[in-house]
Amino acid sequence: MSPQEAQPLAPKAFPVSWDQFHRDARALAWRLAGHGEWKAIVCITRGGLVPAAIVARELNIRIIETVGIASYHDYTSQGELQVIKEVSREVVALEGGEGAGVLIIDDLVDTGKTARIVRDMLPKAHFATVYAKPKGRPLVDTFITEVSQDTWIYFPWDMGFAFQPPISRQGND
Ligand SMILES: O=P(O)(O)OC[C@H]1O[C@H](OP(=O)(O)OP(=O)(O)O)[C@H](O)[C@@H]1O
Ligand SMILES: Nc1nc2[nH]cnc2c(=O)[nH]1
Ligand SMILES: [Mg+2]
Repeated sequence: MSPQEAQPLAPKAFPVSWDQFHRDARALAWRLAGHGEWKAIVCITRGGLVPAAIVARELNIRIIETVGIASYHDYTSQGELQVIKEVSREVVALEGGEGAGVLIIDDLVDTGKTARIVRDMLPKAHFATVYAKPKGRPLVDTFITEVSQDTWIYFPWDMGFAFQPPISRQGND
């Protein structure tokens, strides 16, 4: 189901272009560069894959691990969180364990439920997202842009070009 067909979870829309996303993810890398050397990235799939690639390139991080968590269905509701793939033992054991020296990356934090699960897996890791909403913000160590809780962020990989009717025709049908 597309977000247009579905009843969206939040009334306000925050569409993000590829250019904007690249700029924001690079800004995140600049901010993280001041924190010393990271041994590895753990990205939360799938949304964390794109920002993780950009941050890894900027900070020259070569060990990239994934943790798979899913909870949102058809862009309309958050169901039970499912851990689809755990973090590998090798990455958990780096630098003495518990995620020390590890950078966790996701595209956004909303309610914070996804972040809570991954933080519990790697309590000493640094948690970074590109976007944050107020409820999830306390769980994030570093982020770039905050949007209100009643905003839905539309990522470039979820969108395509579409015809826009002229303003004069909108609401007149
Ligand atoms: O703070 P929360 O309320 O837990 O929501 C944030 C999570 O929701 C989205 O993932 P989603 O579960 O939609 O899966 P996806 O990354 O595969 O799109 C997003 O990428 C975050 O991981
Ligand atoms: N694309 C997208 N996924 C989400 N998952 C939780 N909140 C959001 C959001 O605002 N946008
Ligand atoms: Mg996700």
